[in-house]
Amino acid sequence: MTIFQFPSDFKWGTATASYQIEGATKEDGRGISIWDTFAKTPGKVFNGDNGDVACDSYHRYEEDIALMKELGIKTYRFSVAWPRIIPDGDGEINQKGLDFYHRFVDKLIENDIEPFCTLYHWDLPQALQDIGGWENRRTVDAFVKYSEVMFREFGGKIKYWLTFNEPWCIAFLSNFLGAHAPGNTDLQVSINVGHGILLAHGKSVQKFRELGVDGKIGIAPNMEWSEPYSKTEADQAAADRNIAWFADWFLDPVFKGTYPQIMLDCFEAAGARPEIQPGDMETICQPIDHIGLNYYTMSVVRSNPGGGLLQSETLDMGLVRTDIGWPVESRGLYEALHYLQKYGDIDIYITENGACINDGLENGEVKDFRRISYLQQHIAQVHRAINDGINLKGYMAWSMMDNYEWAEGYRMRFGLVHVDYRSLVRTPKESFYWYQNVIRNNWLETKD
Ligand SMILES: CCOCCOc1ccc(-c2cn(C[C@@H]3NC[C@@H](O)[C@H]3O)nn2)cc1
Repeated sequence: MTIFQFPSDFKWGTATASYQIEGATKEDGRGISIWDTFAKTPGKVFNGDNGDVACDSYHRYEEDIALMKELGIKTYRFSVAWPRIIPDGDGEINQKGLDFYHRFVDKLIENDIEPFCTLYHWDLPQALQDIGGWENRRTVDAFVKYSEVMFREFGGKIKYWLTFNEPWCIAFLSNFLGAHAPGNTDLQVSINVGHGILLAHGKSVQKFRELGVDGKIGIAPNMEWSEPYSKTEADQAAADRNIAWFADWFLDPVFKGTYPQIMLDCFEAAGARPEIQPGDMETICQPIDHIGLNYYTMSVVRSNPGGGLLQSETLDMGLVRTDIGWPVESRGLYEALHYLQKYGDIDIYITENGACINDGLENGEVKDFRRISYLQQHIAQVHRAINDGINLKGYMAWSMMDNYEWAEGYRMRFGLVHVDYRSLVRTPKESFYWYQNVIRNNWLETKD
């Protein structure tokens, strides 16, 4: 048996997001979001599932926090629903929305759980989408106004902030691939959206510094690590493009003030390019305190001139897959962490890592041993990276509980806690108790 001991101040946690767990979409003045609209558009979401009820965490958050306390987590990553705070995105502040998050954050702190807040986890107020969404600089300014409201209300109480969750999903999955809200399928639109959220990120960080908020702020990219099928230059370049699409396209502007040439060339070949105004890149390139890395899977790719935008194709290497179809390869997390060192010795949190394992309740238990195996492999890679000297400060398992998995609806389950969506009864899974032990010991045991 091998014991992997973690640093005494390592932040073990879990993560969720507002639209995926809260429900209460028409309560206490909440405005409509693009996901309310998208979910109710026929054909967009499996089974027509929507977030109207979800896990009903808007009403059951005390029960959820009691489970977090039992789990023993040190930090809990959640997101704030912008439509609860400013229902039409840019107008009046909704006090009932602020009151909810004060109750919620106070309860976390009362239970010695550090709140880790994501300002934007995809639920854009629909009224802003109606004027062009992130392509319109009025939306950028509205986000800065929303973030200022949050900084003034919660600054000091919340010490860890993220501006945007998974900019690749917001820009490309949602506006080029069309799989998520609002469902556009236009490359130029997706590049415009990406530029808009980077501007919003930079301006929000500037506001955070201007207000002198007692806390730290960063951004949470998702990385699908990629490796070349062969040692040829063409295959390596294909892997480089796949990685840069998720990471460098967003982190180069934030850390270097420039877009990566490898992707500018790629998009140019497809007839699209960022529309940069004077001063934009300086605005985006604001010093940040941490990166939140979301990692699930990796791919092996090879060059294919006819292979679409990235001129590459992904190969099936016969790896075990989770129930959502993603190959399991924890080594990609280790490689991704080393890759991020190009941006300097910045604090990194794993803000999402987890497995879609759809095991159900049997005699009141969920024996999700496949999830335990996934978490064990990935946490071992986390330890390996820390041992290499990488500034890895915490790990937040996705997700605290089963929840609304976007276009997959409720059929895909990522939770450490099972949710019965009819009764809303929560049941800790085997993985909950396994993770509870890792946290309690602050070490990982592997049988070898
Ligand atoms: C048209 C082709 O479309 C194929 C689907 O392509 C993807 C890619 C990536 C994802 C994806 C989902 N997640 C998990 C979430 N991260 C944030 C949190 O809210 C989790 O629910 N990460 N990446 C989904 C779909």
